[in-house]
Amino acid sequence: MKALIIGGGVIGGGWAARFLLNGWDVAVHDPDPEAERKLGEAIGNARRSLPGLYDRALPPEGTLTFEDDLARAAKNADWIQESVPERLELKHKVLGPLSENAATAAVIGSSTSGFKPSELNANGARAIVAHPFNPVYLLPLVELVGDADQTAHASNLLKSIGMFPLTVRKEIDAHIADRLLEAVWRESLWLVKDGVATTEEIDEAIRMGFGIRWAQMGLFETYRIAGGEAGMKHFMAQFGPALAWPWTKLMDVPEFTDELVDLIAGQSDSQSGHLSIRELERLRDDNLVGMMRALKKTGTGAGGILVQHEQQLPTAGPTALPVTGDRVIPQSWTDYNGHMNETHYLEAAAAATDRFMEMIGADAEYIAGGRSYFTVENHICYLKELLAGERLTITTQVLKGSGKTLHLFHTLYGSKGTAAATVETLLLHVDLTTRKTALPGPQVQARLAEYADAHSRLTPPSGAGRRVGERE
Ligand SMILES: NC(=O)C1=CN([C@@H]2O[C@H](COP(=O)(O)OP(=O)(O)OC[C@H]3O[C@@H](n4cnc5c(N)ncnc54)[C@H](O)[C@@H]3O)[C@@H](O)[C@H]2O)C=CC1
Ligand SMILES: C[N+](C)(C)CC(=O)CC(=O)[O-]
Repeated sequence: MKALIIGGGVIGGGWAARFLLNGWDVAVHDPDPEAERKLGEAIGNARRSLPGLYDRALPPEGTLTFEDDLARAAKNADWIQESVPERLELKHKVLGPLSENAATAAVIGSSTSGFKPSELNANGARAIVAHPFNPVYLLPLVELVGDADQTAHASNLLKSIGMFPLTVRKEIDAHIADRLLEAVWRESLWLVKDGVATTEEIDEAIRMGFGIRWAQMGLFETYRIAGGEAGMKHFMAQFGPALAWPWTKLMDVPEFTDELVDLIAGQSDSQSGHLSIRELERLRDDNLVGMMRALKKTGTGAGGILVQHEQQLPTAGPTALPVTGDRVIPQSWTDYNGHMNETHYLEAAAAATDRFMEMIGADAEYIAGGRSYFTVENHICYLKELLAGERLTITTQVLKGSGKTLHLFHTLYGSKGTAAATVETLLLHVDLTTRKTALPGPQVQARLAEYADAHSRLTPPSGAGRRVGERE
């Protein structure tokens, strides 16, 4: 699949990275002589963060090209994303020729933060709004506004690159999310202008409290809980009267004077000026990956989107031993020594055990039926360093798979294909009601026996049954 990005700045760069790292070929058109450098840095940031969201490898990266001839590039693209500055006359200038040259089936999306499709298409273009969130390569939300057939087609493509399309029911200035953000932005400008709070104090007020809540339950679900056992009705009864109190200055916008700009920019410099924008981006990205990986455990919010996308990602082809892990090492797995911390070797191996259990039919449904395996022993041998961003592949050999016993030998390979660790794991099958060992169900026994039989004919892995001690 091919994407064409018009305008490779903050948002266009994020789109380019999102498509590329999901295996699309990407062409970029941007007259800025610095565009290639800036885009390279944005893609670099995406490479160090996006793959770390997943416990499976993303498809091989697509190719990146720069394109001067807009008409030619438009003809070949499956998705064209306009991300030029937020000026309507500029959007018109770009969207007209794109609409004339694009294939009928191609999506023409505009990243506009506030313009409606009727405004974008006033001169006969056929764009839809596809409004993303920064950083586009990590945050899943894309607000879609416009023609129903085109937004439905766009929605399917966005899901295939791990995004969450939210189709807005009717066009409105600034769609849904930017109306909310604009409200907070306006209030914040007032609070700084009136000397009530500094930019740093406002950021603390968000990130120490409701900002964390919003990432997992949003506004309404959070307030439902805040109503106590009586829920939303009680919440509204208690806080409804506040609507009539002077709690907001929403439509009363502070005058956008040089003085206000200097005040805010000055405070922002003293708050965050000790870090470059790229350093801030990397800090933000590492935090986002950590938070989204946490949400993945419960399948909540953006974590649910990761779970769904991960299920669509290709699994490795057949090898003599089953591949039970294939992923990229996230930044958050590294420690003060600059390499993957010892605990995460076990985390990766435990995920490989889970995958092998699925392969023999001891999957979520089987476990919900009251049976599972418990690990009773692990032995890890650390052979080579593993680094963040490196691809990690795991194969699993069955040493014993009969009766209540499941004895596995995982080998963890780094990017160069050399063994970086082995993890030998002994598990026993249990009845989850009695919490005592029990025989597996007949289907699990049969599938496990097939693996055990095939693997018994392979060379036993060196290091199996090894005691703790220095290697010879
Ligand atoms: N920055 C943000 O937080 C977000 C911005 N958006 C929207 O994305 C769009 C782009 O915004 P940013 O990326 O922030 O702006 P930006 O200023 O970072 O990037 C705009 C890019 O467009 C290029 N450009 C200018 N004229 C062009 C033309 N005729 N053809 C091709 N490229 C051209 C510029 O050289 C620049 O690289 C805007 O519509 C904005 O509202 C959407 C979501 C978030
Ligand atoms: C400030 N903004 C209106 C350009 C913000 C957006 O459109 C979305 C975002 O990423 O915050």
